[in-house]
Amino acid sequence: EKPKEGRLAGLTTLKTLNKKQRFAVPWPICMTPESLKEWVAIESDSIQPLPHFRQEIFKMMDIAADKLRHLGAAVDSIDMGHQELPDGQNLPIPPILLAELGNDPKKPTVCFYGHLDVQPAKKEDGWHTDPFTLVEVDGKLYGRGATDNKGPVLAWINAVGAFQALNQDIPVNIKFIIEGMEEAGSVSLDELVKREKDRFFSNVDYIVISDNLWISKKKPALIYGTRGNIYFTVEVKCRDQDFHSGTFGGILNEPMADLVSLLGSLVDSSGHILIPGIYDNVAPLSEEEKKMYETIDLNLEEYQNNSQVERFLFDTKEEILMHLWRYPSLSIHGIEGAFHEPGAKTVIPAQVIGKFSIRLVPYMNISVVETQVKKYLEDIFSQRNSSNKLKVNMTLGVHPWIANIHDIQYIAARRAIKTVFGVDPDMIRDGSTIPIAKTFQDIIQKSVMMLPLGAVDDGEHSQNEKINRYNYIEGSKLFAAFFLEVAKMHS
Ligand SMILES: Cn1cncc1C[C@H](NC(=O)CCN)C(=O)O
Ligand SMILES: [Zn+2]
Ligand SMILES: [Zn+2]
Repeated sequence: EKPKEGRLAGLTTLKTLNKKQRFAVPWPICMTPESLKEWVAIESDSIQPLPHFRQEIFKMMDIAADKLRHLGAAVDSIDMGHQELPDGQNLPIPPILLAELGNDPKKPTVCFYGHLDVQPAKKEDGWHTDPFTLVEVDGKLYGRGATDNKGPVLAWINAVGAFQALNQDIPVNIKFIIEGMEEAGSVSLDELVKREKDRFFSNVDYIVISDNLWISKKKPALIYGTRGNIYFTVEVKCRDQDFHSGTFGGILNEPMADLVSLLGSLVDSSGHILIPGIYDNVAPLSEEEKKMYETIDLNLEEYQNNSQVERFLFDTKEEILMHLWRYPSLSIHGIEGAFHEPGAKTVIPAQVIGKFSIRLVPYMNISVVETQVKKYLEDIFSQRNSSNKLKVNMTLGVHPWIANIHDIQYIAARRAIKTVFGVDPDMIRDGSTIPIAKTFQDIIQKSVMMLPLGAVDDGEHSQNEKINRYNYIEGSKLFAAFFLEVAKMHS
C-alpha cells in the first residue's frame, strides 16, 4: 500500500519504507526549511561593492563550510585575494569552497556547482515581506536567494543528508564547488577551475548546475543549452565638460545624436540584428530540432499575460522559444552620461557611453562578432562625418553552452524526474547565461548538466523571490534519486 502523498513521514517511518515508497512521501530532512531560513537571513549581496556586504558573503561562505563539514565532507575554503574596482576601491574576494565526500573508485563522482551570493533587495522596492526573512505564504517560501541559488544548494545537501539519516550508503562520490561572486560575474572562478583541473577535478565524472528555472509552474525540466553574451560599450566624446544648448546648440555634432543614431542602427523593429554577417554562423535549424519546440508545453497566452506584455515580436510558441534559445538577440541597456533625471535641463552632454549586448548562440564566435560589431559601428559613424571621437569596447565575452542530451547523466536525471514527479521533463534551453558552464565543459571536459528545481514564477532577481515548499522538498528528493540513477547507469 503506497503511503499518501503530503503525509509527513517521520524518520522511523521513512526507514521502514521501500525505495519506491520513500520517494512518494515528503522527507523530514527538508520539511522544515530551517537552514534555508538561516541562509536567507544573510545579506550576501555581491552586486553592491561595499565592505559590509563583502563581510556578509564571507560569513555566508563560513556557515556553508561548517554545514558541509557537518555533513562529513572535507572542505577547502580557498582564499581568492583582493579585487581592485574601477573606482579605485580594494575589496576582498570571498573564498570559494571545494568540498568532497567519499572517494570510492567504484562509484562515479558527481560535482555540484552553486553560488551563495544574491542580488540586492530592499523592502521598499516592492517586497511584501522583509527580503532577508524567509516567510511562508500559501506553500511559497519568500526570501532573497530562496531560488537563486541558496535553496538548490541546500537541496543537494539535503539529498546527501537523507542517505546518512537512513544509514544508507551514498551511491556516488560527492564534490561541491560553491562560490560567492556569481552575480558579480564569478570573479576569479575561471582561474580556480583551471588551476584545479588536475587536482580537485581530476576524478570528477559529472558536473551538475541547478541555477535556472523550469519553463512551467508545475512541470519539471532539464536544460541542455544556454546562450552566451558579448557586451559592448560605445563611447562618443566631444570634450570633457557639458555644453549649454542655447550657446552651443546648432554649431556642434552632438555626441548624444551620434550615439542615438549608432544605437538605432543595431536592430530593426522586428528584432532582426542589422550587423552584416552576424547570422552567418548560427546553427541551421534541423527538422528534428524544430519538432522539439512543438512538444514543449507552453501556454503562450498565459506566458504573455504573466509578462504583462501587450504583444511579443512573434505569435507562435515555437518562434518565441527559438528566438529565446537558438537565435541571437541584441539588447540596448543604457547610456552613461545621458541626462536621465526628471526635469528639463538644457544641456548637451559632452561625452556619452552607450551599452548593449548580444546573446550568442551556437556556433557564433566571440572574436568574429567583435570584429563585425566594431566595423559596422565605425562605418555608420564615418557616414555621419562627425568631428567627435568614437570608441567601441567589448567588455565581456561569454560563449554559448550546449549539452549532449544523450549523456548518461541526462538519462539518469530523466529517470530521477520520472521517479519523483511521475512525468517526463520538458527538455529546454535557457536564453540567459551561466558563464561557468562552458568553462567547465572546456577545461574539465566532462559532461555538464543543468537540473533546475525552481518554477517559472519564482522571480529570480526580482521582488518577492520565492521557492515553492513543494519544489524545495521534491527537489531534494530529485537529487537523491539522481544519485541512485547515475550510479546505476555509470557502472
Ligand atoms: C552578468 N552577465 C552578463 N552577461 C551575462 C551575464 C550572466 C547573467 N546570468 C544570469 O542571469 C543567470 C540566470 N540564471 C545573464 O545571463 O545576464
Ligand atoms: Zn544564480
Ligand atoms: Zn542570479
